[in-house]
Amino acid sequence: MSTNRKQTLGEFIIENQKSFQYSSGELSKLINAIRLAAKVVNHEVNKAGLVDIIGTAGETNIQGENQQKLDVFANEKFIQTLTNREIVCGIASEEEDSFISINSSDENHQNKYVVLIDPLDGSSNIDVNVSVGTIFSIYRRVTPVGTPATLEDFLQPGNQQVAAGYVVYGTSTMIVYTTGDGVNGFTLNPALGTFYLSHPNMTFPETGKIYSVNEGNYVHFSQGVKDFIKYCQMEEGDRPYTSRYIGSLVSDFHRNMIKGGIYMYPKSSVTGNGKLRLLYECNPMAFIAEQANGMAIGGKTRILDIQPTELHQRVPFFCGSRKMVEKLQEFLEKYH
Ligand SMILES: O=P(O)(O)OC[C@H]1O[C@](O)(COP(=O)(O)O)[C@@H](O)[C@@H]1O
Ligand SMILES: [Mg+2]
Ligand SMILES: [Mg+2]
Repeated sequence: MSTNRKQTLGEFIIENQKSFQYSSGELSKLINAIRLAAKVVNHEVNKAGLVDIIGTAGETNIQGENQQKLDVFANEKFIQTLTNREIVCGIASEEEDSFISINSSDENHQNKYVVLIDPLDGSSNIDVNVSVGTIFSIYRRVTPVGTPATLEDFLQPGNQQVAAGYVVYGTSTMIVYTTGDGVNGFTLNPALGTFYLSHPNMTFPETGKIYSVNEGNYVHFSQGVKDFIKYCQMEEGDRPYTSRYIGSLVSDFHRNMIKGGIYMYPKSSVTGNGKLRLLYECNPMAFIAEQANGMAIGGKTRILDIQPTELHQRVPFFCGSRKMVEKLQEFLEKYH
């Protein structure tokens, strides 16, 4: 490979398969399936507005949210691609009430993995041409191979993830993922339909000057969160920080990982435990954050140590540059 040609995602997957602790090629096939589905969804996202893919689908999901047509499209494409490739024994999705158990056509299938996905993240931004994403989390099953997957396979703490990642459909389309050996980002060359390693070994700067939170909910936040936001806004030292909030978790996280910053979706007096879902939003982003020297907490607890109890449970989420999350923790602890 000539030195200045960037490695493709396909080449990277094969090369790094060897360093993966459970390397049997299955996880590589799984990442490849996600790559394929991401390209199909990207194609549709890029022509949102031209084709009948914007607006609501007329259904609500188990969380009572109006499903957008692109939520439904992305959900179908990821489930289809993963099912057709016969590499997982179960899939859970934001857009599905319960998990889907995948029985392979070959009775002695060895499918060892379950996938949890947020097929389209940042749904409120679809119709207004603002970047959106897809989030995925992968676990080895805990129930015996060859038997149908059970809820137990999905309700594993985040520290058991074997891989996690996201796709950001923005000014360019990227896949960013980890298999527990650092974080790498790949940008799609739309002309060639190929993802290239554009961001090797991504890491959060230790601190930053960006804070991301929906300040419209400020009055409902706990005193600790309010004090931290005021701290970010104070004229002192390297502050005030800049407020940036896209309203798509993937895009806000991606920017903060590159520039340094903190994303917050706190619990509030109106939304109880906040809005973000532990299993297919917070856990995968927390795994990536930690693999990139960042930090992710739910308040007192490390996100990855939370024992899940429900498929669609929500948790408060604070994630980003280590020094900024530690500073927030100081403010939260003042009121515990
Ligand atoms: O509009 P709010 O309340 O600030 O919420 C925005 C947050 O909700 C989300 O859109 C939730 O994700 P979905 O779009 O997948 O439901 C996040 O991407 C985003 O950070
Ligand atoms: Mg989401
Ligand atoms: Mg979603």
